[in-house]
Amino acid sequence: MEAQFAQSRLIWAPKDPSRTHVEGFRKIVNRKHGLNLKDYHDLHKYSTTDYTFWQDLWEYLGIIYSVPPDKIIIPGKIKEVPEWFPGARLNYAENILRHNGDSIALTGARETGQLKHVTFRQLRELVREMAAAMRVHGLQKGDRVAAIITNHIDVVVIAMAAASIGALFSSTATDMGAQGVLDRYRQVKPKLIFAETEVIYATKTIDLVPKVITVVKDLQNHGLEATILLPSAKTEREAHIPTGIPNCYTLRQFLARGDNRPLAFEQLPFNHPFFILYSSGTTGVPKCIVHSAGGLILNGMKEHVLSYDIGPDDTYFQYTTPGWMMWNSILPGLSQGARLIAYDGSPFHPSLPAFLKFVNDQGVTIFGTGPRFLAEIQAQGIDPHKLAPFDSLRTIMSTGAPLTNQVFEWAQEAFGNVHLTSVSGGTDICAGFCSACPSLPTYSGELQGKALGMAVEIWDVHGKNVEDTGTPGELVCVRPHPTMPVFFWGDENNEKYRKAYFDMWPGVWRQGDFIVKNPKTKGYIILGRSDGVLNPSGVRFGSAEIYAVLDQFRDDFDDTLCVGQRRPEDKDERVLLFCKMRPGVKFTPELVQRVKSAIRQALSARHVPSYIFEIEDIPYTVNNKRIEIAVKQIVSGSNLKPSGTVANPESLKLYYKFRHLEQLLKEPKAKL
Ligand SMILES: CC(=O)CC(=O)O
Repeated sequence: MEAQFAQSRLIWAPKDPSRTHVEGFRKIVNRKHGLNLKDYHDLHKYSTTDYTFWQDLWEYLGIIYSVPPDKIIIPGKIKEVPEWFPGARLNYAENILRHNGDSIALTGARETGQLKHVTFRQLRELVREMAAAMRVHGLQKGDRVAAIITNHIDVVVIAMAAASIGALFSSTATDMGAQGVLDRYRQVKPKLIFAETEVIYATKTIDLVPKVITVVKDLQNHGLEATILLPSAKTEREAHIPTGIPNCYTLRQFLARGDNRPLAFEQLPFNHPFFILYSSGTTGVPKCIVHSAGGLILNGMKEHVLSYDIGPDDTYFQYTTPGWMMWNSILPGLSQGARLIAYDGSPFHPSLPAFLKFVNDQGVTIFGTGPRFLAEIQAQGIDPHKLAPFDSLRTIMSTGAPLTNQVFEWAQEAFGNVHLTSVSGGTDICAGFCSACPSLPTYSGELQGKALGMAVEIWDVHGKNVEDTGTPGELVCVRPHPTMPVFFWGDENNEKYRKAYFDMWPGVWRQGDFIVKNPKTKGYIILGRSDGVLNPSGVRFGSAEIYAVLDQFRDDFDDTLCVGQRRPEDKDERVLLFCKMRPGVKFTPELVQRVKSAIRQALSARHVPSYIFEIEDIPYTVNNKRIEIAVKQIVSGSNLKPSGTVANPESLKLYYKFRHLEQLLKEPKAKL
């Protein structure tokens, strides 16, 4: 790892850490408990050794409740999942919608340039109207509301209305196929479904009605009571009701059924379930991960205030769809009076410069994006400051995949003095394990630090903590925190839940990420998924280490995928690297040699892939994550049936031929 650590450069440091919320919070904790926590690291230690931290947060963040908790934590029904704040009564939506003024709460933007602003007062009114219609329909606490929906204003209104009643909410993006939607919603059996009818993506108009008909006809056999069709995202005209779907309404018709009652917030236990998210199982039916309302509000507000320093003057724009946990995780920004931007469309249409100008023109202060987007700006040779001054931009947050050293450094340089930070967590916790730390410096290629309250450690295969030795290992979390899922839907004995996280070490959460801490900087580097760890001749390393070296071949490769191959007859694992070429670039033996020598030089001879192949396509999930595990299984001999989570399922077929390498290598020009 030494070579990798040597690349980490200090690229940003806070000008005045004492002005950050997290520093203010540290001082409050010190005063309150007579402690002497000196810095973020001390505060983190306190936050993961004393559960009082969560009570401190509750008070500091001003959680709205009607009944205070009896205690902070007691053991729960699932051994590993405690009950948080027993006795308390509160409501998620009441906490989110605490503002009622005339500043803008939400801006709905589309790639067509359409913009719609909604103030906090208007948002509450929209939620009131929606909740009234839901209650008249008969929606009750514990019922499920689902949506096939774009990232715009309606999805926030629907989710908050459901939360006000104590119903659960689940959303999928509009690009998910009917099977993918059904794999999810057949399990959770929504009473109501809201669906888009016409959307625009990358300038194409897409008619969603045939898919919606397929989905709702099926769900009617699984408890669906009503379908609400949303107006066209293109024309904003009301939808047409197709024939043959009983209990189908346009949005206007559904809202007209409401009885004008005031907005009421059901008072519920902290652990009351709210959002249902889904594992990204690329084969088989996804697991339905249920998060508690209390956990999401408390931890979500923690992230906004302490990790992003968010306040009423902020405009937070996270590029996401409602099918990715980032959508769920940004809503607590509203509780701080910040404006959120909900963007529907492609960031590349009409053009990447136009999208960047949009970020500037909207006065975005915190921009959430990912490594592929940043790398694309670089690849297109765009200098952001030639487009716009980005005067308001304070933080760029990257997530979804590791941000490599090279892109990190480029982005910092290109955007100037912004707090560029890479964070990592996931759907399983709807939060970050390693998060932005505005009071700490940033080193390129590294996550700044562990999120407060998250007892993250790095364990080797024997379950020994190797965090401070600079040795890579499994990211584990050794104490519970409030954003652990409360359960998986339909998982009667919690078997799937236990198997997903606690199979390896009972009572210790294994996230499935392969990670290392740089002992010098105290930053963290995600090296890949631990199931995808490469292990040729007993040397364990992550695919991210290879991708980081390949950044220098950005002009040659559009994308790459690195997996291990081990068939039953093989004694050892070998590493295969697949390269998708940029248009017009040839895959040549000379290029392959350059790649091998770059990897040898940057890492070691033992990291050099055994084989490097050209490939036409790289599989991705609908949430834009490279699919390594399924390809590893395919090239190692398994036959897989892709689920609706795979954005480009056809691409998986390209990899079957590589399981018969001996045969393939006999073919002319195959081996390089
Ligand atoms: C915060 C995250 O961890 C987001 C993701 O990678 O899905």
